[in-house]
Amino acid sequence: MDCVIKTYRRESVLGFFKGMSFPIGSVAMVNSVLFGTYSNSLLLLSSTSPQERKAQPLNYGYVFVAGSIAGFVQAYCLAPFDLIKVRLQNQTEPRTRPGVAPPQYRGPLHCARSIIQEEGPRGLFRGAWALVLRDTPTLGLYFLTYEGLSRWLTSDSKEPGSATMLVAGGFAGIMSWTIATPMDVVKSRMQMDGLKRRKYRGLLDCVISSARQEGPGVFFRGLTLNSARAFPVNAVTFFSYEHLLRFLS
Ligand SMILES: C[N+](C)(C)CCCC[C@H](N)C(=O)O
Repeated sequence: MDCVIKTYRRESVLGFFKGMSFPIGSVAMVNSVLFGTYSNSLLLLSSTSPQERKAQPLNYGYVFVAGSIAGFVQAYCLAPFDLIKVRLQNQTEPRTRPGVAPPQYRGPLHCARSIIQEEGPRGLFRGAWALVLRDTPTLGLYFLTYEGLSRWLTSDSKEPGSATMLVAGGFAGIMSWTIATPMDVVKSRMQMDGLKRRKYRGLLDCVISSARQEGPGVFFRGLTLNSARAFPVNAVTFFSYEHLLRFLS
């Protein structure tokens, strides 16, 4: 609540939409890579189409492996967009106030250009390893939770209904964010590192010094808010995916 109140007071309601333009532009591409890689990996592993899979018992090992492969691939697509989003969201200086230094980045494109000038093109992938470690297992769990729950909520050899897609998708989002939050905290800190002076010598140093200075609870910061948003976001994501897949195939 303190964060919400201070953000509103210092940056008005616009403060809550900071850094949004890049994720909006990238989320369609990132989800396309995520769900496309998942579906095709599962097709390769189980050599059954989505329709055939509904009628057969599901190999949950294949689901987890296919989801993890998708998580690994999408993390690299996501990395530059996520870095720019985190850098813009952490600019808490008010936009224009006399006597106060303006924010470092004027917007997403200026942010991208500054990072490339200061750190080279590889700078856009700062924190990518943390993103890969965060997303690879947790997206395996994401699809496993969805497939398991939707199977459990649907009577045999029937297609999951819309309510099942929404409920199973929502809980898949919460489950994956609960496991991902500790690495998400580390990922964001690594992405903010290098902005002024380098604070961490690497990913492990970031984990150890964060725990030492702020206690183990630091790795679950933002989990409540993340879960509150994860249910509706992922309920709609799986609902749309399933219906589009049926409509298109
Ligand atoms: C793997 N991790 C938990 C990070 C994300 C899983 C859900 C991703 C979804 N697009 C969302 O924004 O919630």
